[in-house]
Amino acid sequence: MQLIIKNLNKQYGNGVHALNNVDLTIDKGMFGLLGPNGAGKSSLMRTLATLQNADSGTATLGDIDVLNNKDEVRKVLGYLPQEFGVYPRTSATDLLHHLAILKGFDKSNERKEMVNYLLQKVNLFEHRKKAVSSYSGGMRQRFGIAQCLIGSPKLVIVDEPTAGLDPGERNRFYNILSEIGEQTIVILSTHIVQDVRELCTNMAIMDKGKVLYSGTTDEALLQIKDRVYEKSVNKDELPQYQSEFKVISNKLVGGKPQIHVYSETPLNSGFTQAEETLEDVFFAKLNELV
Ligand SMILES: Nc1ncnc2c1ncn2[C@@H]1O[C@H](COP(=O)(O)OP(=O)(O)OP(=O)(O)O)[C@@H](O)[C@H]1O
Repeated sequence: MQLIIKNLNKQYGNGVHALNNVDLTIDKGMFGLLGPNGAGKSSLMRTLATLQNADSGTATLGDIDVLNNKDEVRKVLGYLPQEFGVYPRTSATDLLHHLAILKGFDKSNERKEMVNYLLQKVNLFEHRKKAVSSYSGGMRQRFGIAQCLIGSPKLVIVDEPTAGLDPGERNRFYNILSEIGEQTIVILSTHIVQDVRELCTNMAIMDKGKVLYSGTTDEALLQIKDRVYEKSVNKDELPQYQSEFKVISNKLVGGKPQIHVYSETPLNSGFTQAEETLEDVFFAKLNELV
């Protein structure tokens, strides 16, 4: 099954063009949608999750018309929104039962089996009787995944899921997601490059409503291969470097700015060639250097 998005457009009342002719083809597996704040990721995710309408364009999931056949999409969709809203004082087990009933699982034996399976899958079985409102951030996100998976969805959308998770929880979350990605289409929307690097073979980079790159992570890296140089500089030299070179990014390393520069010809004068990273591709695309 494929998700095919063509010429998708969305302009809000305030004039912001949040989706600008978005074209994407997404296969089974983990797909990373990378973009800075305001890029349009949530607008795209909400549209695919049938929560808002696009102005024009098409999206099809297998033979389902996503934009016009919302009920059919909802039957095969798992969605973990950026903000899950209020967490009730209900136990995880009871809440999953409740959500499963809403999704039409009315046979209590089957439902019980599914709820227990999901709790085990996200490593919350031993905490199943605790109120979801008492869960830590990571446990909440894992609960979010469990509710996403009710009814074996064919399309799973997770919007910025790892923000605020500590490294241990993030790893646990990654493992669960990549297991899901073996069977279904999973779209992971994030501004965290590491999420995409670790989990996804296919990805897109979005900014200001436009898709700047779509393809494999490896092909993305090839676009800047052997053309990234780095150098530690003084803070007051930064503007000069920025005007003379194609600066991809600058960040502090040990309190001193380290710049990454894109160059098609070898650079001397203190620059050393750096191994290109997905973060370099991300910033090079955002800064329109490649
Ligand atoms: N309901 C809305 N009304 C008006 N403008 C909106 C609305 N929702 C989003 N926007 C604007 O549309 C643009 C895209 O926002 P969106 O939330 O889709 O981006 P994002 O990539 O998900 O960013 P973030 O990571 O900050 O959520 C932004 O400029 C945002 O301010």
